[in-house]
Amino acid sequence: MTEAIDHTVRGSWTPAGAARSPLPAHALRWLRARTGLVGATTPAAPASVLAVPDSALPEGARAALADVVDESNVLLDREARLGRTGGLSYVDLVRRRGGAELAVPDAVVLPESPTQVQRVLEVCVEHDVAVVPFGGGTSVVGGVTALRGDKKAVVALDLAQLDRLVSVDPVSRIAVLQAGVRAPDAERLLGAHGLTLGHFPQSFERATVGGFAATRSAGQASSGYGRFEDMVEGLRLATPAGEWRLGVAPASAAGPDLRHLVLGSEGTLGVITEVALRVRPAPTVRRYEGFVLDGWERGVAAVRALAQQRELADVTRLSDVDETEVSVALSGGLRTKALRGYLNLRGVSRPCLLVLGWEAEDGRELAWRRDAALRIVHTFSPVTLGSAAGESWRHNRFAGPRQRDALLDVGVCVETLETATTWSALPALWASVRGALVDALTTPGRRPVVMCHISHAYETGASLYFTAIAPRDPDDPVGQWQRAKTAACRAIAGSGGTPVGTITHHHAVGTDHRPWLAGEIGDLGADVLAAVKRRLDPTGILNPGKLIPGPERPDQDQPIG
Ligand SMILES: Cc1cc2nc3c(=O)[nH]c(=O)nc-3n(C[C@H](O)[C@H](O)[C@H](O)COP(=O)(O)OP(=O)(O)OC[C@H]3O[C@@H](n4cnc5c(N)ncnc54)[C@H](O)[C@@H]3O)c2cc1C
Repeated sequence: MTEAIDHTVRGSWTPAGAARSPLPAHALRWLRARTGLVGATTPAAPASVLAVPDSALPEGARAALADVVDESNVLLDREARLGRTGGLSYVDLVRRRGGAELAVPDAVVLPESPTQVQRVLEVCVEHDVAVVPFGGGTSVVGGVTALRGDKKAVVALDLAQLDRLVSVDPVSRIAVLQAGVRAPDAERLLGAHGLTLGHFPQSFERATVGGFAATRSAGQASSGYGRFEDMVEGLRLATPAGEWRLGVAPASAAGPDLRHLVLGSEGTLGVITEVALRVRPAPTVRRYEGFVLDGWERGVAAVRALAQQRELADVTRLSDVDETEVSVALSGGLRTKALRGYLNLRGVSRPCLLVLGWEAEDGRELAWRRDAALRIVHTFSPVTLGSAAGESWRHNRFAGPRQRDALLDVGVCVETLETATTWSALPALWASVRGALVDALTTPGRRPVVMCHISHAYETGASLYFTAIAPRDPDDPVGQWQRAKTAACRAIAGSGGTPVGTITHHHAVGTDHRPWLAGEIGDLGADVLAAVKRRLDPTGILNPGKLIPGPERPDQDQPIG
């Protein structure tokens, strides 16, 4: 059994949680000064005191599932069930710290093959049991919350044992991976063939190939390697209506591309068991560099120029003034002082950090692409920080989440949200979402830090990724964030029926964005999704309460305070 199967009540990242990543003293001092944080210790409740209801899985269903996957792969114990209770959003973490009621699955089922997954679904239809497909469990939108809908019980279908590289076609550069393969294992398995997937989301260390496909994930190097959906050549899907295989050629005019019904379907239409992926030769050279541009507007213009002249670096990431200030403040001590002094000297009053990273098969290719990009960047008068700044970002690129437990321990509310829009709408959307978060999280004695970056750019627009940090409301931590999130979603949804941006660029819909989806795809779009669901999952066992819009809609006029 892999470590993923053994996970118990999860901290924000590793089972060891905060112990692995304490908060440096200078970071705590900065938080106190900047936000009014008191810094009182608010430790998580021990797992032993969390309320876990008895399993409601009927004995007949348990026995039938055990027939398919073996007794040892149907887990009813408290630890296993708690371990698959929700994902990794701030609200999930607060709930697991004893802050609110938990939706605990009645059992965890661990199939070992695509055939077993298919048979598990048949058993669950027969016994009226809901199924929540569970990959790495890193969803931040409620995608793996164990909701049972109108079913008798709900099981978490943990795909951790579907962990094989099925085949590699080096000529076509296609690899088939089982859905439960986690990203680091995918890189290891492909690396043995000199290949890479090039998909590096911040959740890299835990998330799975099936989860990426089910949520249309975007990695940090999406400008170079593409979003995950761009890599998917084919899919194997288990559904209550039977197995469905999609994708036979690199391009096709055989009607609408039905792979795109499965990509982003978030476990509501079927369980992805295998994914055929476009892979690339592993890079042999890398170069990451940092620049500072004076002002967000100038930074945005630089990234737009790179995108529209098709010279984006593989990693292209621009922080706004607040995010840059946080990075500088948290680098600590002399480094902070030296950098502030240097930028002052260069006359930069509103520093915005731009990280560019190139990965290539050889030095000549890298030099050629870098030169072309830098010719563009230099027209925006950057201050060059060199490769130390770029490498420091690369080195720490998966580190942020490890500190969430430590932040929660000192009474912080910390969460992220994201959207995307066109270049022409981007400045206004950035200002309105930022303003909505600041307003919603500001109360007497509490001042939030709201920061943003662009990390996925396209010729026509870009994503905006916000992080909000505020002293936690100890009496209503969940409500505090939900009000802020609603305010931000309203800014994104716009007024008058035309959304200003997408409700999600890569985090997916889950439970959290579900009320907003029909506003983006229209009522007809919502009906089409529901009709597809009825065909593939007629009794509605698959991931109830996620993605597919229900009758409820956000009330635009209702006050949020
Ligand atoms: C700290 C942090 C950083 C993150 N950074 C990024 C980022 O940079 N880019 C990004 O895109 N996302 C990011 N995410 C969000 C998350 O990691 C992605 O949504 C990821 O794609 C989920 O993969 P997973 O294997 O963990 O899926 P899970 O969380 O297990 O599941 C996600 C959804 O997909 C469904 N699902 C999972 N596996 C399958 C399957 N085999 N078949 C059908 N449905 C399935 C689940 O039911 C659920 O609805 C981040 C999350 C965290 C906590």
